[in-house]
Amino acid sequence: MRHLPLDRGRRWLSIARLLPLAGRPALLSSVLVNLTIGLLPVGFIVGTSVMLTRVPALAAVRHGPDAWPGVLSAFALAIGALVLQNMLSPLQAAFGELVTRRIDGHCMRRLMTACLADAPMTLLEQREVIDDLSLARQGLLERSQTPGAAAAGLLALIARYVQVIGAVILVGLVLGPSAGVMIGLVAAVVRAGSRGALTRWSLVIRRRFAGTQRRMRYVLDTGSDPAVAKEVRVLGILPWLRARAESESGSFLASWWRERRRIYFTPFLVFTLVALVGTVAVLLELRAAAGGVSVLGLSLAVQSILVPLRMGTFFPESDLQTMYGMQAYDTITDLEERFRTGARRTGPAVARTTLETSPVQELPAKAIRFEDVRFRYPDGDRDVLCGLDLELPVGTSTAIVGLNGAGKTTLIKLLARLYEPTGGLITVDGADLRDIDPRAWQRRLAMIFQDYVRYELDAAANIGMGAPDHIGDEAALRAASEWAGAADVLDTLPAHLATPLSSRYARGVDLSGGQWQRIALARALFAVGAGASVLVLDEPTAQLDVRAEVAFFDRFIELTEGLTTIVISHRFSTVRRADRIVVLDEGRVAEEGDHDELLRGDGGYAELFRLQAHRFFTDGLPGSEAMR
Ligand SMILES: Nc1ncnc2c1ncn2[C@@H]1O[C@H](COP(=O)(O)OP(=O)(O)OP(=O)(O)O)[C@@H](O)[C@H]1O
Repeated sequence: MRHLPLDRGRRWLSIARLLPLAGRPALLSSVLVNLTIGLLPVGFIVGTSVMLTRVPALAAVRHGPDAWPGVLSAFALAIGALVLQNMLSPLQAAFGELVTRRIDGHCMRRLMTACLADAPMTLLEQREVIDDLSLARQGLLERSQTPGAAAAGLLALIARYVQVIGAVILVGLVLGPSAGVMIGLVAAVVRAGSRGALTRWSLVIRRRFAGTQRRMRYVLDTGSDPAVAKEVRVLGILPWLRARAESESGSFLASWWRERRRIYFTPFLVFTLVALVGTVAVLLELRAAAGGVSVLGLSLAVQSILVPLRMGTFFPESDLQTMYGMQAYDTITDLEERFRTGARRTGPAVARTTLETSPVQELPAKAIRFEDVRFRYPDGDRDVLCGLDLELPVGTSTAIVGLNGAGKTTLIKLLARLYEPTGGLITVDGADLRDIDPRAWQRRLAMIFQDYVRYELDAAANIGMGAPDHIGDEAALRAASEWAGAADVLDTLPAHLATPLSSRYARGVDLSGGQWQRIALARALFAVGAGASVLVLDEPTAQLDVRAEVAFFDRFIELTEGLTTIVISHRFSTVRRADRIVVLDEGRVAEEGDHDELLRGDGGYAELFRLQAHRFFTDGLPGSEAMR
């Protein structure tokens, strides 16, 4: 964490640079309101001081009534300043909110682009990056800690500083420049003290308490999450959770108090002393000058001398916002930088050269080939793929089987260019895959991963995400759900395609695992309908019941005609219908052929097939026919 003075200046500047994003009208209105709010207390001081000088005239018997207008106008100035200040406060908040929302919208879009488009997958899986992403998300979601809130807090400081400048000018005019400078210094010292303590505190919170806070929040979330209520009740772990929550918050609070005393107490004493000394010095100057200063001057000076002392208090409209909002913005810019550097290092975000063969939208026309491909995850201690050779001819279906950890999912991640091979080559129609624009290539793929995303959106969006450009095509959405066997799922939904797939929303519905899987299949098939020609399904039927699985594969040949299909599955009933089955073992192709050839070969495939078939037959499960 950076906290050198120069760096602090840079951070303030980076927040100030966000201000134009709020739009000129909102920005100018906010500046104007804050300027006025800063000037009004000065008006109040002037009004009350003038009133004080005119009040004695009221007591004069002969001219008393004549003095009323003068007193009343000064009174009106003072009261008017006070009332206007109160009336402008809601406007200050409203413009602040507008500035906050617009800037946060911009930052949110930047974070999404950085994370979902630019970041190499290798970085997105690093613990440190995951932590920072969660901090950045939290920073954008927690109302007073966002970069936008920091920008609005920065504008709110105008009011505070204008007020102090007004007081410095008044004191300077009455008691001379040195007195003005002195109270200006008092204001600066007191502010530096309170703000400095806040900065140190925020660093401690972030560095020292991050782990404790995360643990505490986790225990509290777990204790109040309906999703875990089932298991918590059945296992009877509520007393344990309660005790854990108490001990976590107890130890957090103990160290919290210790640190707070250390950071706030001693500096508070020092800065209060400095402020007192400075104020007393100006008061002494005032006393010395008292004989030669008018009542008006004395009143202006006495009131103004007190203004800097207010700088020692916490500014609720600005301090936390600027402090934590700046940190949130820093986290976002750090992540952007890290993703940019990572993308430069781990592989091209764009094609290395312009492909001179067929346009990407016609690929692949012949074959995809893995040639001696090696791959190791950045934090891995061994190669996951160790010289893999594999050809996927266009228009054929290939099933990939293998034990857990054999490298099946890794292989399709490389095909999708989520990672780049650490050795060897992947080619499409003979061209190096790295020479093809990744985004354009990814649009050629219709893919569902084992851990596909269950979007808390309506069914139409969940299916339409396969090809977002066509998301409004209802006929295509329905066709994809028919193909995937998800039509009956949609029929049971209260608002069909428009039903939110989460009970956390009004009229929303939670789906079972198998129903979700059909929606995910529909998503992939929707992408096919929109033009993708390589269909990749990672464990597409793991959660389907046997009947649904058999029904899906009965349609599979028809569905996938003309497509290049890759299916990863542990279910032999699923893979046996593929044109070719590839057995992966420790990152290499161990066997390949069609189902009958592999059975005849009597290798690992045949052994695993018999093992699974035997279990089905002996358990007498429905659908065992499908195994024969
Ligand atoms: N992001 C990652 N970072 C580091 N190692 C990983 C990562 N993802 C997978 N691995 C490792 O790579 C190896 C292959 O994983 P992969 O997911 O490709 O296997 P798989 O054959 O698909 O397994 P399964 O059948 O269990 O899905 C495993 O040892 C796994 O621990």
